[in-house]
Amino acid sequence: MEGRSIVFASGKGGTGKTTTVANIGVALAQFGKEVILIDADITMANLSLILGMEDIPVTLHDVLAGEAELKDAIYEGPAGVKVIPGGLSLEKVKKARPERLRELIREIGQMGDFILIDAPAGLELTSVTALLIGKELIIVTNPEIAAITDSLKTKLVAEKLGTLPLGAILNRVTSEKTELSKEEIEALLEVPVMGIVPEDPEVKRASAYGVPLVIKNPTSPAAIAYKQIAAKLAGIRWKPPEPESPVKRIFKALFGGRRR
Ligand SMILES: Nc1ncnc2c1ncn2[C@@H]1O[C@H](COP(=O)(O)OP(=O)(O)OP(=O)(O)O)[C@@H](O)[C@H]1O
Repeated sequence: MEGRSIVFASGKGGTGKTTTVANIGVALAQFGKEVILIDADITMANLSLILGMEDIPVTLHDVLAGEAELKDAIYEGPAGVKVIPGGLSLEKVKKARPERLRELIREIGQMGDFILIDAPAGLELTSVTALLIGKELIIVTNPEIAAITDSLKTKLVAEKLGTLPLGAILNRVTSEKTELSKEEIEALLEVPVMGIVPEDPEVKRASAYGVPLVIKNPTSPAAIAYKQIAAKLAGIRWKPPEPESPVKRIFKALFGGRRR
């Protein structure tokens, strides 16, 4: 059976799209799903960096340039996710033919339950190509008017291309007064908000270590939000772990978890 192909797109750059794709992908794999992550961000290939996979000989760019086979560009990432990384060298970017992406996705679609595509920001040719290759769209945005306006443009283009908008993920939410509310964003984008990921300093820490947050710090607020979104996508019931009581922690420290 063909897997669900979902494009993660933003509009404005830097909303946290790549971080979101990496963590939701790994969380889906932790829930037992077969996941393939594709870095279609031809010019800013960051997905592999967040996953700690920078040392890779063959990338999507080699395949798009017709210089390598698809199977050679598929790597095993954290929690068993399969990753097709983008190239980091400018030479390879120049040679790549983004229009080949569509054929490739058809092939990749047979390999997993979820194919998550990290699309480039903006509405250049490569971004539009990425929007075309997924059947569904998730918008990753910040709760600010500039980001929402750009997201709306992306959503409209995706709809024209026949890609179904599933909803939006609000990332880096601080609940400051200047931020738009969930309801305002839903009214502007005309899609449901699928999850709210708070601003969380642990995100940057995990990224510096090259370990996805849902593995590095699974109880941090953003990790819990990513897992909740992944559970929703997978149709799984999942409740965040209860925070450990101080008494239990002391017992654990004293008796190694054996409570008498
Ligand atoms: N919830 C969060 N809390 C704190 N920092 C975050 C959060 N999400 C992302 N960031 C940080 O924001 C920065 C941008 O994230 P990321 O690279 O994922 O964005 P992007 O949208 O993929 O960027 P672009 O598409 O422009 O390449 C990174 O430094 C990342 O660590």
